[in-house]
Amino acid sequence: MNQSLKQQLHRMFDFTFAALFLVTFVGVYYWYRRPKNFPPGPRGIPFLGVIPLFGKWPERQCNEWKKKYGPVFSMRVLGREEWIVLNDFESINQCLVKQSNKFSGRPFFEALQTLIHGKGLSFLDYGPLWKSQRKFGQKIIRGIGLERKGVDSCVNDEVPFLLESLRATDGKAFDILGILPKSSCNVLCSVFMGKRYEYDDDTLCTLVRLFSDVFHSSFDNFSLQLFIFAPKLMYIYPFSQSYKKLKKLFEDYAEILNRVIAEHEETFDKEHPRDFIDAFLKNMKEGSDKNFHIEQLHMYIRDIFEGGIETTTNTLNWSLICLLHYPEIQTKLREEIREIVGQSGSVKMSHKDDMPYTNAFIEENLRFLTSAPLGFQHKTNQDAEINGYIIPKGTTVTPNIWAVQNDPKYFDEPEKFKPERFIDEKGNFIKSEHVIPFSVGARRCMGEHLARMEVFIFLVSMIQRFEILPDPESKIPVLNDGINGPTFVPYSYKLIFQEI
Ligand code: HEM
Repeated sequence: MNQSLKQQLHRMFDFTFAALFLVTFVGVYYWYRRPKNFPPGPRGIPFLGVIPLFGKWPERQCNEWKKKYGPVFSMRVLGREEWIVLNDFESINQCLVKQSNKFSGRPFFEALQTLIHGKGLSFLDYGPLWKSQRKFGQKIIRGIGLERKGVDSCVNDEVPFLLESLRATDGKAFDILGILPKSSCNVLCSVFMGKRYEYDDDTLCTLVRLFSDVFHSSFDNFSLQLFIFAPKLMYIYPFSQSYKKLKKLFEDYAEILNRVIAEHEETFDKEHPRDFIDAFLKNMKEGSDKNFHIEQLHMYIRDIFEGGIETTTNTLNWSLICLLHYPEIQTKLREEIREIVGQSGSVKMSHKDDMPYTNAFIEENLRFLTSAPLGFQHKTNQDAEINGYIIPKGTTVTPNIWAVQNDPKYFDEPEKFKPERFIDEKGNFIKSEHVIPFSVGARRCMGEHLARMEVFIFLVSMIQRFEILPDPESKIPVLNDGINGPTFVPYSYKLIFQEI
């Protein structure tokens, strides 16, 4: 090789080396750079972020990171996107309640937005549209301006049908998911559509399938969780299959709602709105608010069903599993129920204040089996400050509800199921501000009142009339394991209802 060629190769090598060094330096700088005064936290694996580190329990992993980084930390979810996780009650309260005007936005979830087109309620960003729609929904849930029975009657009226279906199991082992979601769905149908359905009615069965089944498939539940962190996965096999399923659910739902709306139109009387749909149509026909239109009505009711069926069913289901694990608690509950309500009397919300142990059991259930462990994601709609850190506008913020409800600072031996923790020495029920399954602040669950009513009335009615027993042929699900996604759901099992 002559001298000049050697020199040329040398120069080329030097140049390549320098370019590589520069690219690596810029890459590392870019990778480590965070906004000024931003909370510290794990960056995870380049491009993949922390997702591969989550394992099955993202909320528990976040609780571990809290020990290293403090209650407010950031984590890189994909590429360079940073999320803020709030891991104790104080920081959640500081952000979602005290600065609710800054922390009540919603991030843009591509998988869902391709289907809901910025309509509904739960995924609306903070602003005038969300405010007016939320105000409207809250009024309806309280029964204001409607010519129909109150929400509590909608729950009470469903009880005989629930009990009848349980009776029909005739002391044989069965899957409670064949019944409970139908009861929960019917309560929502009564409040929002003004009608309930028989338990074998096709419409009811389809609605339950649409809003419940996806959470009970481990893979689909996992995919939905992944789409929140990594939306592009919805286009990639096998996750694209879950997205396709979701899309089909939307189409089936639209078909049912079109039919129900058409029935309302036929008998509509603007002077006498009977339910949510009538009240919505009235606003639509008056035309003073352009945000009341058919697509919005579809997506609003969809959000209600999505928010209300699975969560309430799940809470009741975990309660029943607790009763199987702790028969002595079941006996104690039944004693209190029979003393206050009687052996066959109808359960009323007015009984609740006289039933401290039942209240304590429900509260412990809501604490111990956090339905939505990482809550629902929020977004800052202005620059904000927390614990001396700056959170820029547009940042995704998630409350770790599981971490609060399992924090030894507030709960002695949080890993144990102990309803007594909510009873004082005089035997009174003491509610804890640290039990926050419905979240807190402006965006807290809109159905909390209805859900609490349903859980109390359904549960008490079931324990009053039936002894709830394990199926000797199947295993009772353990309390600290299940399908973990946007909601924490028990594995399928069977149980026995023995009439007493
Ligand atoms: C035990 C049952 C329930 C639990 C544990 C639960 C939990 C939650 C949670 C954690 C949120 C997110 C709050 C936030 O963004 O910080 C939420 C929102 C919501 N829930 Fe529930 N929920 C339950 C029942 C219901 C019911 C029965 C309804 C139907 C009326 C409902 C309707 C909604 C709606 C519409 C939202 C969105 C509110 C908004 O974005 O403004 N939920 N729920």
